[in-house]
Amino acid sequence: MSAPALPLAFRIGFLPVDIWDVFDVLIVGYLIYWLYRLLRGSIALNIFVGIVALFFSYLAFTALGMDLLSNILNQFIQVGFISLIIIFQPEVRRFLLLLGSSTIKQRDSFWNRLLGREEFDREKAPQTAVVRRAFLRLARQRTGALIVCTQEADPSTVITGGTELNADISYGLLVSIFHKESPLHDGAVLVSNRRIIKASAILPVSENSDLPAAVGLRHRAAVGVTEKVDVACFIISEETGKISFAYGGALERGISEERLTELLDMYL
Ligand SMILES: Nc1ncnc2c1ncn2[C@@H]1O[C@H](COP(=O)(O)OP(=O)(O)OP(=O)(O)O)[C@@H](O)[C@H]1O
Repeated sequence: MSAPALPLAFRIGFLPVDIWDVFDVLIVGYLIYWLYRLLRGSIALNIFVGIVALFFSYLAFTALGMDLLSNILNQFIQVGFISLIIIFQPEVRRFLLLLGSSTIKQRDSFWNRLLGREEFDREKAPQTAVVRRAFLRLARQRTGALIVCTQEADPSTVITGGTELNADISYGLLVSIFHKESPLHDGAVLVSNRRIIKASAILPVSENSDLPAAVGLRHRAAVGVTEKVDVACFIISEETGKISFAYGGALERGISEERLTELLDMYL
């Protein structure tokens, strides 16, 4: 069923424009803007620009009646949607991950508010304080650290190696793991629902070219793991003692103590 005919909004030269055309252009513009934000900094942006160039070349060759060229390009365009999903698999995955996790978080906070579920947070509070104290000590001492926190997601396919601990979180344990003399200090600690699952784990490193050049491997690994799976990552820089936070492929550098508390409350 076609949309009901509405009066013309205006004309551009000979082109009649109605309200549906205006919505059409606004929605497509918004989608392209989000696509650009999602792809910015990754090599997928270059591929995307290449595909757009290919599409416009096809339109131009067809309009000019250059049949052979337009037929060849048409073959590429035919496989369009499926090949786009294959090429942009990491980006599509990241997009769905962010969409899904923000929807779940919104839904959870709605139900928690509705049912007055405050106990869960109160139960979390002592551990948040313990982890916060450990992070601040590590930062003060300029001891490098990398901690991945997961609540729902199972990151075992992307986080490899390490030593299984499966221990309750404690100030002493966290500080000892990252002590420079500790055999477990190299790599990341994985925390799941406020238990230390493993230490010395290896994370996938991000290839995002948008990250500042000064960002080293520890920070890139934090960004990398959050690009692939719904986890949050805290980083303590050995060089500067600053605490940073990565989530959904984005890096927040040098967070304040207040922000640290807020993030631990949300993601620990
Ligand atoms: N893929 C990885 N997975 C887990 N840990 C890693 C990974 N890559 C590096 N690290 C950790 O980061 C340390 C090296 O950090 P590097 O100095 O390169 O990074 P950085 O981001 O500059 O951090 P800093 O500010 O602490 O120096 C390694 O010793 C190791 O413990």
